[in-house]
Amino acid sequence: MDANLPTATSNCGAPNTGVLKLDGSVPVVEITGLWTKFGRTVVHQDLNLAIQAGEILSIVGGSGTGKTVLLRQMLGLEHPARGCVRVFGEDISEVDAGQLQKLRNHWGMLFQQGALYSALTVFENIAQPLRELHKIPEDLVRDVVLLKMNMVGLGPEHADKMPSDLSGGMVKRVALARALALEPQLLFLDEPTAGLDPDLSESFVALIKSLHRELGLTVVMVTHDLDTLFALSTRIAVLAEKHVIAIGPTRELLKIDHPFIKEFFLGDRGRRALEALDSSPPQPKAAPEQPLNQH
Ligand SMILES: Nc1ncnc2c1ncn2[C@@H]1O[C@H](COP(=O)(O)OP(=O)(O)OP(=O)(O)O)[C@@H](O)[C@H]1O
Repeated sequence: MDANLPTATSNCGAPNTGVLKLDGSVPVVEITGLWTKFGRTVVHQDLNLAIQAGEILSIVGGSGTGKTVLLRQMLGLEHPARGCVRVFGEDISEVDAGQLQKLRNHWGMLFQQGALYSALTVFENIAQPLRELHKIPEDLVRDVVLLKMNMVGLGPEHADKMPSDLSGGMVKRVALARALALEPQLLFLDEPTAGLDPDLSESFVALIKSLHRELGLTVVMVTHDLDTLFALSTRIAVLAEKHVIAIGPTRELLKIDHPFIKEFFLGDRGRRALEALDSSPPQPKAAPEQPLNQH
């Protein structure tokens, strides 16, 4: 294909049905033939990626390889120059505002800095997605917010605090409670442990792991933190040369002879993180072991 490909519209083939497929009968996210261009710069070139229900899929790649842009395309915040992005079976670039809102009700997003509303209390921040639905009675909103706070390890005594009164770890927990407010099937995590010290980071990873298991979530994560990456991922997609060059469980990726993979996984930091993983107690598998795909 020509790298100077003209901008084209979505390429999913079949039109949207208006019915979200939430039963795992199709990949939760399916990206095919995706091209992203900014001016003359091609960021993604014929990129393919399928994310299955129940997995924790992490996207890694060097700086500027387009991980954030890819996440934003899955959220419908940006559209590719060409190619198809389906979420729960629907072409995200073809949905109207109503359908996009319907999709949003089935996913949660944890932004890197938490992105809490600074003028709202902890309670109000977590209540906000519930109130946007305009149909939940206030006493139910209260129960759900307190339940979500409990779920992320925050007692009710924190409900009236302002974001500025919270530690970095608490901000992440509030943001996670808000992302889970509508009981989504799909959770997007952008650098979930960035800015946390090692102890807080470890306890946040343990929280995500237990919520993933208990709630049966599908998780899509972008992280540079190797400890977080190895501790959480059921599969890792490696972005290089403008597309996904390999996807599979950590141990399988290590077998691939590619300069980025060697440097990223088997450099000093990678080796230390893998040793830490090997010395930690085994965890129950959250999703069936997946084979390796190399492209
Ligand atoms: N709105 C935009 N306009 C122009 N260029 C953009 C825009 N958004 C992203 N880019 C470019 O696209 C490329 C991919 O950006 P992106 O932020 O997705 O990379 P990344 O893999 O997340 O990088 P990092 O690991 O450093 O965060 C970069 O070269 C970036 O400068």
